[in-house]
Amino acid sequence: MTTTPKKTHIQMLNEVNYNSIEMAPFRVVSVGSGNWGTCVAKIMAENTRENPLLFNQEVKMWVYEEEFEGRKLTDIINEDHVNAKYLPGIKLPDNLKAVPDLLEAVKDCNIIIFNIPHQFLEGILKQLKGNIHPKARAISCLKGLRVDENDVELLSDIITKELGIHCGCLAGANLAIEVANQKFSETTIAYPLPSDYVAGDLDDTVLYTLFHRPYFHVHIVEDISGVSIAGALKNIVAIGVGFVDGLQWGENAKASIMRRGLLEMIKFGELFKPDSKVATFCQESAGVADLFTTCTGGRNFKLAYRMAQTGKSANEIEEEMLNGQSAQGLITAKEIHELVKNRRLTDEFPLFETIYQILFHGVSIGILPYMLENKWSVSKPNYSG
Ligand SMILES: NC(=O)C1=CN([C@@H]2O[C@H](COP(=O)(O)OP(=O)(O)OC[C@H]3O[C@@H](n4cnc5c(N)ncnc54)[C@H](O)[C@@H]3O)[C@@H](O)[C@H]2O)C=CC1
Ligand SMILES: O=C(CO)COP(=O)(O)O
Repeated sequence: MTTTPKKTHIQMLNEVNYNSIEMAPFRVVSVGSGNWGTCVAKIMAENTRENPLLFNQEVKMWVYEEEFEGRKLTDIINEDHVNAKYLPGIKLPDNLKAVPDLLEAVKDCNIIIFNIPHQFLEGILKQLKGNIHPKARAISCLKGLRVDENDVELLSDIITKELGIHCGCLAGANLAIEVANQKFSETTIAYPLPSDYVAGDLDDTVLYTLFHRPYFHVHIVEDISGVSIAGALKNIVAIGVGFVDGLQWGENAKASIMRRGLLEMIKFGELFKPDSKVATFCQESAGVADLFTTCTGGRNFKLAYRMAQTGKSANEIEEEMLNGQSAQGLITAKEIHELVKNRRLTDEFPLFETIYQILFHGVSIGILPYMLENKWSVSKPNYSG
């Protein structure tokens, strides 16, 4: 039996007849309005305004409604054009519209950008099921994975499974406050074209036009597994780097944790998503660059630094320091621990496992060098305390 070879990305793009564009002007919604959610929505609103033939100018942003300083957050965003709680001090374009009702926000939108802390994804997808544009396409900007006892799923795959829409992902070395202040950075978008791709559909050109700015450079790839895994796991590594920096062990120690972390990220890809490419981890912004930036200036790093300096718990510091924002590495460390324990793979991930033990079982940060010497295994409790 002969099978038709799958067309490459480039072949499909070359066949597009741009005279038969069906989906433009695209209508864009951001599901999420936190620190990064608001920043990405701002970028998209800047670009939709400059490209009125391709996009409806208004970008909607679903806001989990709350009161801030006596006013509704949506009112603050729509009247003052600033997200005073999650991205203070940054002027937002007036074509960015905050919407408190999730279904109202996504109504008629054929590009849905997901950008929320990953613990809230499941609840949001339940509400969206059956209530979105049937031909919508999606991009996930979340940095996380869904892990059950024995396996791991990409969040973009969960979105596809729950909503029946194709979904790519965006990740990179992108501290929100720097991007919001239009300081230069790069990002990676993984968007393999869907099998039901039609002319005029969301493609590399549309994605580039929606996200690229002079200060925010976009590189589009196909390796959705590599981009997703790197984005999720570097948050755990950043906690390790925060620990050793908090104890002032110096630059060499931080570099060691990053090196070991990168190896474990790649190993995780090999074992759980063999289609992930080592090149993505080593060459893309979503790989080593994001690892570096999160390990030097991210919330996960800062939280762990403060834990090491004060001896307080992760939850205490998150509450004190982050004002409603979330350090995803805490959740991801726990999720990965459960998975690798159930799969009897703990020994393959000594750094991730040690960070988990420090975070949740009071193990001393001093254990880390033993782990680096491979003298420690999780079954030896005598190094704790
Ligand atoms: N902040 C950053 O610099 C970057 C973050 N990311 C990733 O982007 C994703 C989104 O992060 P941020 O926008 O920074 O979020 P954030 O950390 O600012 O989280 C706060 C958001 O969660 C919402 N929220 C609180 N309770 C909720 C609930 N019960 N249901 C739904 N939403 C609720 C809040 O309204 C707020 O919008 C995460 O996966 C993060 O790892 C990626 C790149 C940079
Ligand atoms: O992903 C990030 C930068 O690319 C942000 O990391 P934090 O969530 O640790 O702040």
